Amino acid sequence: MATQPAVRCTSVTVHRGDTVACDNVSLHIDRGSITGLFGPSGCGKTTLMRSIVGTQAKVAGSIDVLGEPAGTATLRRRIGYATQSASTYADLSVIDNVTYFASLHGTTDNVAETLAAVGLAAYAKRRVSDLSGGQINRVSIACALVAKPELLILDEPTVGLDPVLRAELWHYFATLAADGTTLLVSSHVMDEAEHCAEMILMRAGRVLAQCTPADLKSRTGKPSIDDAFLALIEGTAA
Ligand SMILES: Nc1ncnc2c1ncn2[C@@H]1O[C@H](COP(=O)(O)OP(=O)(O)OP(=O)(O)O)[C@@H](O)[C@H]1O
Repeated sequence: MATQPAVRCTSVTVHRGDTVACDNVSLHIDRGSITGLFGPSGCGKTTLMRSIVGTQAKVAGSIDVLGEPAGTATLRRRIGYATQSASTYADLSVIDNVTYFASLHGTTDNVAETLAAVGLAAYAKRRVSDLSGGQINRVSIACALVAKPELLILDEPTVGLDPVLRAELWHYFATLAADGTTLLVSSHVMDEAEHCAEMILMRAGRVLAQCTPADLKSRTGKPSIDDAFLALIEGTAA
């Protein structure tokens, strides 16, 4: 029997104000792999992630997460979520922030490893208020990663990072996936799709495609993911 996906969304629709932020979205996210969520600003990526995490109000349709309905209290310990705006305690040090989030999950074993993975080992003792914006974002990512949850949902984690850190972070995500973690990672940098086993392409609240990066390129006859996405939007796919 095939393994159940980590996440299954069926006919998910979310209205936010006058906007249909998610419009009849159906998709699955495989366990132990990286799924990239791509699409232009405002297409509904964050809303979909919030719906999966269980923090979005008024979600129509159904979402199963790790075998339970999205939002079930017992899922809280099994999901790590890093929002676009960093959620950290500015008056605490980097290591105290990450240790605090780790201890909420009952283990502080991975604190040093996680700080190294996000490139903050040298800043461990520094107060978050004395960091740059990009460094603060990385503290927030570390807080989501540190307990090694079964499902990690990361909203644009690489935004504002230099290419070396970006590559290192994707490498770390790959090691997590190899260990069995499921990752849903949003980005609007299409090149980052190359790090993903599967990509979900959204536009105006709808899922345009869910496929591998290689499939998207061959389906559209385009050599780059950027061009393939444009071809898909313009309906010029070969
Ligand atoms: N609180 C809100 N009230 C009303 N409309 C909202 C609200 N939050 C988001 N929206 C609208 O819902 C749509 C989807 O927003 P969402 O944040 O999910 O997009 P996104 O793809 O994550 O964008 P970005 O890449 O810029 O973060 C947008 O049109 C946005 O303007």
